[in-house]
Amino acid sequence: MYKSIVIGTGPAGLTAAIYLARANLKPLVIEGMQPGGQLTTTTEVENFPGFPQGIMGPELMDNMRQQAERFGAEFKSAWVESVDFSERPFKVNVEGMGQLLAESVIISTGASAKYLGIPGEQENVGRGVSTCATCDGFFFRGKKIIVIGGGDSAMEEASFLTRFASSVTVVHRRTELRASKIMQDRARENQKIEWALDRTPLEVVTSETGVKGLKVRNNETGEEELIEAEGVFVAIGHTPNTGFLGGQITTDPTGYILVKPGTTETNIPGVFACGDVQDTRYRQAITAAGTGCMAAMDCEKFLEGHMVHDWSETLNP
Ligand SMILES: Cc1cc2nc3c(=O)[nH]c(=O)nc-3n(C[C@H](O)[C@H](O)[C@H](O)COP(=O)(O)OP(=O)(O)OC[C@H]3O[C@@H](n4cnc5c(N)ncnc54)[C@H](O)[C@@H]3O)c2cc1C
Repeated sequence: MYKSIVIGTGPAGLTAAIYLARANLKPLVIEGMQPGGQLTTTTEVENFPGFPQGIMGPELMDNMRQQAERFGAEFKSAWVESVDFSERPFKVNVEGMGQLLAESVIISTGASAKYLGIPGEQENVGRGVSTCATCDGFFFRGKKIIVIGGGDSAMEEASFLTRFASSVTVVHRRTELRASKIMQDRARENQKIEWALDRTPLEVVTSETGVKGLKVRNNETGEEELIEAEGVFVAIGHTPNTGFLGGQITTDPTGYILVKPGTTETNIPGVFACGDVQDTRYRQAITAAGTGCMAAMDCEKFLEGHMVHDWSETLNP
């Protein structure tokens, strides 16, 4: 039985853990398959405040973890298979640990960027392949960039990247874009954006110096072409990690958790959500950390006078 279980150890979960631990709530933090979250897959993080020279993603996450541990957060290297939020205490089923009980739960399981699964893609993430223009655009000043995708976020990323790139080529499998008219119009008016529509991406091509371009098939002619670029941004959407909730928490149609505006409260009192798992818009480490702090404070407030277990008998009430 725990006063609070935090699910996920990205910036959101670890910030929540720091705050809960400092409030003496001794949270259990379940790390999942990616301890430290998405930032462990990147190199330099240059936009997290407090690090004027930047910091490596894994180091930043390790610092956050140590900070939470220092105040008494307990960590388990396992993942949550399912939950039962029908009554309190909540039940959290953890792989290899069985069923844990909790007075409150904070969900900070993030959202995973979708990839195409083509050769050269995964092995070059962080070395020319990216899924985050805000994070990595700065590294491609004066260079050619490709953005793959035809939705609103692809248009937004392409427009944003023209601030740095010498040119941005949008590659999309179909002739028609899925993006809203206003986003398309904005992109089409941008002189730095070129279009490679009706092209199927086949392979991210590299040389000794890094990414060289994207091999595509022209769907009309069937011919293969190489579009040259030093950066390839995959902008085909994200999948929020909410499958294990079994539909007990209200989400939008794409699976992102819906929280009461201005808070981290979900539809179930005592269950809170923070970070990318409830954020379709910003998806940054600092916003994840910010909502992690909010979740811990919302959780603390909820637990005041709402405990179902008698903690007076325990050594650490
Ligand atoms: C390559 C890359 C580079 C980036 N660079 C930057 C940058 O420079 N600056 C910036 O601000 N942002 C950057 N971002 C975005 C940033 O990483 C995310 O916005 C941030 O990590 C979101 O934090 P989070 O805590 O919500 O979730 P995540 O970091 O996604 O962490 C999710 C956590 O949940 C756990 N989890 C998932 N499912 C389960 C489960 N069933 N049971 C238990 N645990 C589970 C995972 O193991 C993980 O620990 C980058 C992202 C990527 C992919």
